[in-house]
Amino acid sequence: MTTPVLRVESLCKSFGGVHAIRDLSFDVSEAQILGLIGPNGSGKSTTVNSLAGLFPITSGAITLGGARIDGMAEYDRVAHGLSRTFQTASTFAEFTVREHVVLGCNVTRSSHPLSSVFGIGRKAGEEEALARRVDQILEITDLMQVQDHRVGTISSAQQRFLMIATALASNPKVILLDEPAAGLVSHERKTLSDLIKKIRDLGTSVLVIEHHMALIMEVCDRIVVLNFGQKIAEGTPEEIRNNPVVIDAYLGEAA
Ligand SMILES: Nc1ncnc2c1ncn2[C@@H]1O[C@H](COP(=O)(O)OP(=O)(O)OP(=O)(O)O)[C@@H](O)[C@H]1O
Repeated sequence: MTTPVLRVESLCKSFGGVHAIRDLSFDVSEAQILGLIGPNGSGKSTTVNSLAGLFPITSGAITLGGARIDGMAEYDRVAHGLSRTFQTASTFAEFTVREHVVLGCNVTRSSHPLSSVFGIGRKAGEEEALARRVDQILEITDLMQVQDHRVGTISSAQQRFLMIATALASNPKVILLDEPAAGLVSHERKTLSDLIKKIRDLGTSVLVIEHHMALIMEVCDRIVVLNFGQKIAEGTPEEIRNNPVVIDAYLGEAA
């Protein structure tokens, strides 16, 4: 039995009279890639936003590494080990790629947040460890060769990888990837699927929302399927691909 690092229990989220999520439960295990799929409006973004703390949940429990996080503010959840990316690239154009990743590291360190960028208030040894960590992240996200470029000048695909790099910088237990393949072409999707597997192999669990089914089926260890805010199936990619309920609600015959 694998240990759940993230546990979602009986999650409900309503917006006024709209029940966006109803009684949703699932686990993300250590070093596992879990896919969350479903038709438009089925509640995927609401689930991710509930986990990340964008708004209060209506009821249920979210546990990360054994600690309840559903009452915590967004930044506290990041400090506890839950980080995320967004559907559209949200980056700071004037920073260099390296500075951008360094800023993401600050949630887990004790020096002044801008010490690495402006060279103030450094603690012995901390900067060296930080530099090694940033190097590793730039390496696995394929951004090393543009580390000194301004974020506003890199390609849109590189900006999407930078969002993942910045989310990794806080050393999360779980990273939430919200439609990471949006706008990527075939060879960039291959780089992305390699990256997602590397993240898992380095020990961070991944929860990925994605409409690109080939990518989901290739990278995921398990998949949860939503429809009308409820879980309609959970299983391996093979089980999901052949599940008649999922084919009927979402995949169609082509999957
Ligand atoms: N802030 C909000 N206020 C009111 N209703 C909302 C809000 N956010 C989401 N909803 C509703 O909740 C339901 C689930 O939406 P959600 O965006 O989570 O679905 P989704 O699966 O992510 O869809 P998509 O694949 O199109 O991004 C929908 O009926 C949506 O209209």
